[in-house]
Amino acid sequence: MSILSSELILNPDGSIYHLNLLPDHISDTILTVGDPARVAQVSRHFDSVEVEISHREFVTHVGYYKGQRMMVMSTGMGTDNIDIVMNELDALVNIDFVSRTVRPEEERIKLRIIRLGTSGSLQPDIPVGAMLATEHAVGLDSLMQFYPLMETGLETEIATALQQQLQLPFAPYVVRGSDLLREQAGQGMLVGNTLTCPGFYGPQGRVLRLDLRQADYIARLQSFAHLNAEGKFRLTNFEMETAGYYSLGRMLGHEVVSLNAILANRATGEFAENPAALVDEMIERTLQRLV
Ligand SMILES: O=P(O)(O)O[C@H]1O[C@H](CO)[C@@H](O)[C@H]1O
Ligand SMILES: O=c1cc[nH]c(=O)[nH]1
Repeated sequence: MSILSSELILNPDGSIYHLNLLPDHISDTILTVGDPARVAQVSRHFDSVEVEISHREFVTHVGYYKGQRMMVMSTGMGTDNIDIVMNELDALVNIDFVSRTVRPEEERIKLRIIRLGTSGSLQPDIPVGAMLATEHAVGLDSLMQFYPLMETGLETEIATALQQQLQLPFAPYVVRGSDLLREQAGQGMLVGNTLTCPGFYGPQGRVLRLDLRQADYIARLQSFAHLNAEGKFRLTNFEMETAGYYSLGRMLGHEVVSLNAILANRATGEFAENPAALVDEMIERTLQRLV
């Protein structure tokens, strides 16, 4: 069935509505960053950059790294933006823009999406400067209230325990990312479970002028533990996109991993002296692992 022009929105040049990209622009391996300025920080390592497209917070460079076609794009902050990025990237490869129909299953493309993001550690033993690859993401945002995400038994168990122990008035969602991509792109990094928050301040337990509803919110997150057949599950770090990537990646059939440069430590109160250097280190380490 043909998808209506109010649902699959194409610009006059045939590009997709927000990302402004054409199907020909897409590479199978996609690096994503939150900050538009970080796109050039990644693509300066490419052998060549052939396409540069920019619209709102979505800046994309497409080129080659060590002979492999690759693209890097910025997403802005938050899972509401990840809803746009994942749906539009998937449409670019898995929907025929001429007939406006979904490609048959045997023709669908599985993208490899690697988030290169910054993050705050929750635990004293994960210091500023550490690099962490996310195994499970825990979504405290409401994105999955709108999609039929299938969670495993373990994921549901963890989500239920979290809701109870944190006394949350809503159910978080828990979703594991790609083990394959984590082992490749995140090789040598710490492995952790990332809390995706719908905000940088209150939802990450930061107090400037406004108090939190629960004064011991951070302490509850730090001490959350769930014993299961795989071992002990604890929460390691805060950011704002990973659970959106992992859940939409699972539903749309793409491999996704989130890599995090730890800039803040919320247990010790430290922040990185040179955040740009840490981001550079993450970019360089990751690119080397992808070829
Ligand atoms: O550095 P990025 O990739 O933007 O990631 C983190 O930094 C932003 C907040 O400062 C949020 O987007 C969070 O997820
Ligand atoms: O503490 C932090 C640091 C970076 N990004 C976040 O979302 N939180």
